Amino acid sequence: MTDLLYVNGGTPLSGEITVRGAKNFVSKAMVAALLGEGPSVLRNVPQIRDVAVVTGLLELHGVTVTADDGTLHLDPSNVESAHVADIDAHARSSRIPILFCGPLLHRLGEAFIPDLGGCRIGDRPINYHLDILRQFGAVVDKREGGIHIRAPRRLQGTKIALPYPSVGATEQLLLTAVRAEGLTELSNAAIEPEIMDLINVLQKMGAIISVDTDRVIRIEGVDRLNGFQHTALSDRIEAASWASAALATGGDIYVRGATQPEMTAFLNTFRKVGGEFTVDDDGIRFFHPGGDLRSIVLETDVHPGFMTDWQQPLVVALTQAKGLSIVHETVYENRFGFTDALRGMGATIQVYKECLGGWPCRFGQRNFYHSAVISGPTPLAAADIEVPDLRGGFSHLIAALAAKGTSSVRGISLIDRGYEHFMDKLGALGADFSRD
Ligand SMILES: CC(=O)N[C@H]1[C@@H](OP(=O)(O)OP(=O)(O)OC[C@H]2O[C@@H](n3ccc(=O)[nH]c3=O)[C@H](O)[C@@H]2O)O[C@H](CO)[C@@H](O)[C@@H]1O
Ligand SMILES: C=C(OP(=O)(O)O)C(=O)O
Repeated sequence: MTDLLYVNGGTPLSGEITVRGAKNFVSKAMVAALLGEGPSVLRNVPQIRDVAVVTGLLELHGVTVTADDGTLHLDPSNVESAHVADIDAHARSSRIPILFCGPLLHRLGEAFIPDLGGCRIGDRPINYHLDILRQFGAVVDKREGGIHIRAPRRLQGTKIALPYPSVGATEQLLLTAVRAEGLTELSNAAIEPEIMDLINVLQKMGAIISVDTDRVIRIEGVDRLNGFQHTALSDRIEAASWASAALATGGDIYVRGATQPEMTAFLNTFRKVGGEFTVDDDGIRFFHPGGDLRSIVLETDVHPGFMTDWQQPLVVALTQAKGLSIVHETVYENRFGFTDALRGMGATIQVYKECLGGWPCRFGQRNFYHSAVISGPTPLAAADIEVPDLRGGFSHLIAALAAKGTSSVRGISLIDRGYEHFMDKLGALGADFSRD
């Protein structure tokens, strides 16, 4: 089977789908299992490629991982004796390998971390990660194909302020500080719900972590941690992606598993655009109530703001809103490349280097096209599209579903990295497509 999907668009998506645990949490909780002396159990795990990649990396380091219908059993008892070979095979497959640093330094005193993958939506440097590790006392050497890192003695707690509330760097600090000697304080920390759930996991394992309201996290290092049992929080990015698909196609989707508290900023925006939703104990129904959608001014931000990963799917719905919408992307400098394909389908979208519609951000006065102006509504026409990255790819899929005619979408396996069984879900929602 090729990596190509033919999508016959123009039909509203309607029906029910289920989202399971968050991609951006599950992979980190799996790494946390490396810190425990006993086995861990993680529930509500989706079958996505990022989980398979982290499973492969953990197994390489001697962790036994068994999967049973959405439950992972992770046993790290053999990590010390593992023979790590062929780590290069895991290079460029996701961003998670960098988070192995702290746990491996505590267990083995050294590690080789292959070059990272993940979506190409900006430069995505790892300077904050390396600064953090060095401040704990680790020695980092750049090598061909990755970095070698070692801890000449036990890592020491430290005081760090992040230049920007990076999700990954905050997780790096947490996974390192919990077993470092003494106190660690992080200012300007990221506080995304997925990070809070990682803190829940670490606390279950025996860590002592407090989170203040002003983005300050304090950790008292402990000598040993146990395994954990935990049910992953739900994937708010996948939920918002299906919500945007409902809006763009004029449909009605019940997302079982979607939760309100982690989606407040998205739900406010969804309502301002003219979408409607109802929340119950098991999920959220997202629907287009008929009539015109409204244009908006939107800025992506760190939590509790409107998250950047929600931006790309929503932009497709904004092509169907009446008037001029402005979207200012402040998290990544290069996350509008996916709009080229939308323009090719008939959307009117201009991108700008200026910080439009909000506060000046880190990317202003530089060479980054990080603001977009979308003029709508414009009917979308079928086209031949190539998936550029995970969210951009899902956005293209939504555009193809909203467009009249048959589009070909190439490179759809990229979407498997973060959307569980997305083709089954499309089928359940009445989409008309076939795989080549
Ligand atoms: C696997 C995972 O959880 N991915 C998420 C995580 O990515 P990730 O953890 O990579 O994102 P970060 O929050 O670290 O990145 C935010 C910004 O900080 C910059 N930065 C980051 C680290 C660093 O060492 N130096 C640096 O300059 C990045 O280039 C980016 O501009 O959070 C992002 C922001 O919510 C989400 O879009 C991603 O889906
Ligand atoms: C940017 C994303 O993921 P990653 O950090 O894994 O590339 C995403 O999930 O949209």
